[in-house]
Amino acid sequence: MRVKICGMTSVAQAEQAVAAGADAIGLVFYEKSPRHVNLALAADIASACGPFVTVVGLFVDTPREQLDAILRAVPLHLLQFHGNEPAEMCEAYGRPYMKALRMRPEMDVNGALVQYPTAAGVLLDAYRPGVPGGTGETFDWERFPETSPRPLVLAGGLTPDNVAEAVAVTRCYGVDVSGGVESSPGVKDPALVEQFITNAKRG
Ligand SMILES: O=C(O)c1ccccc1NCC(=O)[C@H](O)[C@H](O)COP(=O)(O)O
Repeated sequence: MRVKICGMTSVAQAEQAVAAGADAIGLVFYEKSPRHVNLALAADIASACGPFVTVVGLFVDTPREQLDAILRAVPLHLLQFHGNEPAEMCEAYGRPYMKALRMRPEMDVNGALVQYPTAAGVLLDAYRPGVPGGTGETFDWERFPETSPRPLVLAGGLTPDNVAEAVAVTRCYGVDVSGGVESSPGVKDPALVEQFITNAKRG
């Protein structure tokens, strides 16, 4: 089980998550998020993670020039797209990418998955109208596909208390959490981060 802790806003938070066993950390480049980081801070956090941790950048319909500038400044291993980006746009940067799909009630999940054949993985997240991510809400895990052309990551409302069950029900490749390990938006709670990683890997 791989665990990504998303929405790092300080070097100390990232170092603690890595020490607790996080496989990946997320940096949010969406300005409306309480977890948004600027380029200098993002670069410091990325370089504090060490060579064996995947540093993921999160984008929501980010203009090409802006994303290019971020890539020049911050050593990102994986790009995570949370907007309406089609596969060609996700591929255009020549980096591994993960597409987030928000689980709208009427969405044909299998039909959506095949639209991203070049994705390193696909993240299935909760759907709340007008909120591209970090909702703190779960979706019905029974909708999680049993098989997929690409590795599937589960997100949305995960916490130390529900992550083991979520892993057991979905048999996902990995889990991604933000709000469920925070004491307030953008502030990770070290004890919750550690508990989450332990429970996810045990589940
Ligand atoms: O975390 C955010 O504020 C955010 C804002 C805009 C797009 C994506 C964002 N987060 C993406 C993530 O990978 C979160 O971990 C995922 O949406 C789950 O969030 P949560 O329900 O709070 O665990």
